[in-house]
Amino acid sequence: MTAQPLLATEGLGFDVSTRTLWNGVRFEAYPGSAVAVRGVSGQGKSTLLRCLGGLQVPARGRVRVLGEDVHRVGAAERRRLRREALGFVMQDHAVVPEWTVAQNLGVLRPAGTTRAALRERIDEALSVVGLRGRHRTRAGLLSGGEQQRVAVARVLAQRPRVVLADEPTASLDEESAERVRHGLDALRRTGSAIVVATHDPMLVEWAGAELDLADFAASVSTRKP
Ligand SMILES: Nc1ncnc2c1ncn2[C@@H]1O[C@H](COP(=O)(O)OP(=O)(O)OP(=O)(O)O)[C@@H](O)[C@H]1O
Repeated sequence: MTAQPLLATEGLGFDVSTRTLWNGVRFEAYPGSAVAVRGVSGQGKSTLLRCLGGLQVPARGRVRVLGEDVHRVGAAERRRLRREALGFVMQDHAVVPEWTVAQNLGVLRPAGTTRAALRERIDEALSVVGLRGRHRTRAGLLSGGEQQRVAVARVLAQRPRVVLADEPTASLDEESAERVRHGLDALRRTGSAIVVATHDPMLVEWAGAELDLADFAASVSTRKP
C-alpha cells in the first residue's frame, strides 16, 4: 500500500499587485521526508510556507494536509489541523518573550501526551538545540539565535506530522545550525514531513529534495527514504 502524502498541493499560485510570485506549484511530501524550498530573497518562500500552513490564502490552487483542504475546512477543523498536525518555525514572532522557555515549549500539548511525557520531550528538545537547563529563562532575554533555537525545540517537543520551517538556521553559527539539522533529522526519522525554506547549502543538502521557486510550475515529490 502506498503511503498518502502528509502534505500535497495542486496548482498553487500567489500574486502581489500585478506580479505573480509563483504559480503552478505542485508539492507532495510523504512521511519521513524533507524538502528545501529555494529562491532568491523576495521570491515568496515565506509566503509559500504560510500558504502551506493555512495562515495565508493562495490566489489559486489547493493545499491538503492529511488529506484535508486547509483553506476550505471549517474554522474548528482548521484550528485542529494547525494544533495537531502542523508545526511552525517562523522567522518572526518565534517565541512569546514574556514567557519562560519551558512555557514556550509547552504551549501545545499534543493530544494523548501526558504532562510528564511532554516535560521529558521538552528536556530532550532543549538538549538537542544546546539549551539544556534554560527552562526558567524568560525567552525575551535570550539572544536572537537562542530564540530561534527555542522555536526549533518547540516543534521537536510537539512532534507534528508536518513541519514548516522558515530559514531555521539563518541567524545561527555553524555549531548551532548543526544542532538544528540534527533536531530536524530526529523529527524526519520519526515520520514527520519537513518543509524548510532556506538559503543554507548544508540544509539543502540535508533535505535531499528541492523545490526551486525560480522554476515556473515548480514541482517536487518525496518518497519515504
Ligand atoms: N499579502 C501581500 N501583499 C502584498 N505583498 C506581499 C504579500 N505577501 C507577500 N508579499 C510580497 O511578496 C514578496 C515575497 O515575500 P516573502 O517574504 O514570501 O519572500 P522570501 O522569498 O521569503 O524572502 P526572504 O528570503 O527575503 O525572506 C515580498 O516582496 C513581499 O512584500
